[in-house]
Amino acid sequence: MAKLTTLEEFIVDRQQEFPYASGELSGLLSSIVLASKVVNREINKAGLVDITGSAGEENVQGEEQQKLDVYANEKFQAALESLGEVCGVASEEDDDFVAFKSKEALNGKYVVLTDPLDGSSNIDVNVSIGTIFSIYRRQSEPGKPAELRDFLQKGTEQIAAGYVIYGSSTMLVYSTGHGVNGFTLDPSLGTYYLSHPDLKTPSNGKIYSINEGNIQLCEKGVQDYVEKCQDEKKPHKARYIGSLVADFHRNLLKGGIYLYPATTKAKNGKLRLLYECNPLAFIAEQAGGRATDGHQRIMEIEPKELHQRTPYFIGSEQMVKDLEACL
Ligand SMILES: O=P(O)(O)OC[C@H]1O[C@](O)(COP(=O)(O)O)[C@@H](O)[C@@H]1O
Ligand SMILES: [Mg+2]
Ligand SMILES: [Mg+2]
Repeated sequence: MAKLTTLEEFIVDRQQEFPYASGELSGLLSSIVLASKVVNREINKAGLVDITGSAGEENVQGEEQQKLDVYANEKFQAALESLGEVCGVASEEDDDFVAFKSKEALNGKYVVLTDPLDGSSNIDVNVSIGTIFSIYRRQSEPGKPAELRDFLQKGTEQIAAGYVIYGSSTMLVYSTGHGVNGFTLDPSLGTYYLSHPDLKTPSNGKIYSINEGNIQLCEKGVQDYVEKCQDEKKPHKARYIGSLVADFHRNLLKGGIYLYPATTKAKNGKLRLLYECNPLAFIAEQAGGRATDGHQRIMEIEPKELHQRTPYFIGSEQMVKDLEACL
């Protein structure tokens, strides 16, 4: 059997692609890898340990925090803080960004935004969930605490982004702007191996993913597009897991479109621009796909707030273009 490439070997092999100081990217990714393994271990025994159910608090989104949301947030933050290259983090679970104060971290050149646990409504029912991350160079001066402007950068400024999917197997998929690669965790060795090299998404597909329970609240153009997907002459498959990472990952591999439009109840939709939409848009585009709010490229949106939401349409290029043509 051909020798499998570990994630660590792959990062070193591809270090020249990362325009900044050698070792910084591997350091950044290795801390995310470490935290993902710790979180994965808890998820795998979710029914046995006191990690399921509500944490009894609400986050800034007004959503009830799950224990695993809080646990994952702590683990990723601790791993990134201990690194010294990251001067601050922002996450779905924290009202405000966190500027690290240690001497090394003050000189850290990167900020990281995370959705520590994506698909929270699926935690207790053993359905795939994930973690999403987005990495930027800081804009503020090294040596001083991170500032809000370090986080409010357009998606086009991302230097790396990716996600971890905790499913039947655990995978980490990321890009530094030079293609997309997927790694599968061998739980017995605790090592990620390259399993999906140079991922490309089909330019067209047959899968559409939308919470149809909201369809009456969506604009006519979205209803028209969904009707097209239900055309008996060219039937598509409706697939909706309710975990963005899992729906995105399936559609990335098979070809498809994920839609979370604005509704009469949620004028800007549900998903968060900075730590859900931008990082997956980065991956989608690197794999040949497309991501828009229906009218503009997601990564061109100028962020104004840390937790701002946006309507979201992402997936195979032709399908997203067909959707846009309906709007
Ligand atoms: O239940 P709905 O309205 O269909 O929303 C499901 C969507 O909300 C999310 O759960 C939001 O993410 P979080 O779980 O990280 O809050 C997405 O993963 C998912 O695609
Ligand atoms: Mg999420
Ligand atoms: Mg979340």
